[in-house]
Amino acid sequence: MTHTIPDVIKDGRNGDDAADTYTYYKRDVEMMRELGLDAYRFSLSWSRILPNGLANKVSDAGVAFYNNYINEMLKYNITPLVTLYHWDLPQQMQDLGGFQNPLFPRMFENYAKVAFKHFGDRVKHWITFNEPREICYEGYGHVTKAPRLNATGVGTYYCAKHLLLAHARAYHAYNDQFRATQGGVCGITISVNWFKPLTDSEEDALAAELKRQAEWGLYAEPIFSEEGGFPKELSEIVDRKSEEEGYFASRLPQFTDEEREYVRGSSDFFGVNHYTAYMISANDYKGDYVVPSLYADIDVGTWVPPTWLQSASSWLRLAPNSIHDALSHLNKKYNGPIFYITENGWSQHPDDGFDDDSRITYYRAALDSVLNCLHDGIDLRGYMAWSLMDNFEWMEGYTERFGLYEVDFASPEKTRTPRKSAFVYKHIISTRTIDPDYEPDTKTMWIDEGK
Ligand SMILES: C[C@H]1O[C@@H](Oc2ccc([N+](=O)[O-])cc2)[C@H](O)[C@@H](O)[C@H]1O
Repeated sequence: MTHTIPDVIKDGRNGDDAADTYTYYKRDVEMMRELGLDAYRFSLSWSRILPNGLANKVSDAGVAFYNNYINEMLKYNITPLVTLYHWDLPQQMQDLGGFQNPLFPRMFENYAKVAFKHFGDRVKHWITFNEPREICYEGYGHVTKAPRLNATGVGTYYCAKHLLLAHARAYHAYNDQFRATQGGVCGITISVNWFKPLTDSEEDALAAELKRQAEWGLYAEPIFSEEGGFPKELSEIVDRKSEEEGYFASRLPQFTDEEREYVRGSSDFFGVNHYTAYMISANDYKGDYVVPSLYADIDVGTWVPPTWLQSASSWLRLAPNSIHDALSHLNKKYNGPIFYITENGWSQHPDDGFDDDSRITYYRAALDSVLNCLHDGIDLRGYMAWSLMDNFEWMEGYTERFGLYEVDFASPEKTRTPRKSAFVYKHIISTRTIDPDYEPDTKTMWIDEGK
């Protein structure tokens, strides 16, 4: 997409080399050591390992690269958390319909097995998919992410069903064929922002619940709820509207009983990408929907207090204690699962420089909210900042920077330089305290001996 329709990327650029970890992975691991990280999450590129997407042809060079990268981390006792799919589908899989193809789950299972086979002796934490919502809603129900299919009223739902079956197939393959010898865990990462009723009214409470079901319940409920299957209220609305609109069957394709059981419970942990919160209203701030879609189905309004600190990303503001709000809710709803926060972070503009005080403010607030979760006994096993370094930020190109380290994309070696937030983050995780007055000496970064 970046090559065929570059105009849809904010700065018209692409991710062909981006931060180029393929070349500079040793520097990346050095940065992990500088920060004092004991775990790092990254994703595999399906097409780097299987160039045509199918499991019959494995790229030796691709496998060798990931072996080197994983081994370099392990050499310094950094635990790799590996995501199988973070939005980069092999072109041939997309040409076959991508997540709309009912055979997609089989193709994904085969890819997952190749990954388990080659890396599972050392990788013990697997994440099947990053952010089903962003894959299915933004890519198949809207035009805000590749492949920009916007399949009116059905794209998000077809994708959701196939993605969940694909996830479950990978999970069961791991369980049945690899877990006994490799001894790891396999889960999924879902983007869970917090959605709060705008007022105390019952209407707004229902609106917020519908929004939660649409944004993450659609993917979490089938896996983590006791009953399995898609969320009840959302299903009822889509069924009713589909009938009114003259469809012969609901636009939301339900699971068969067998499928529902197969997906239910298919995750050893709940990976959460959390960034922000929104206020939800039943009557105000609503969109104007002319064709069927997930958002037209729920038909609720969204508002954000302008007093919340704004990042460089339109969708990202600092919402007070929202990690705790979101995790407390999930913890209760899904009976205390194991959690990992697999992403959480803050963007700035490329020219904002190295004194990234708003990022520091965000991380201090976020980690405080993490401590509130631990204090409440939530089984939160890990926290991963997004991100170690600047990257190709999808449709925003290089116009939004999330890195603790700046990447100079124009330099021949993609030079990485720590921002002030990197020093503060290092201080927080090494001292396990959040000191609002800590002012780092940012002249030189260093590696603590013995780590
Ligand atoms: C910045 C990272 O965000 C992750 O994706 C998103 C995108 C949008 C929202 N949102 O709340 O609107 C949340 C998360 C993504 O996984 C990562 O690659 C980065 O883009």
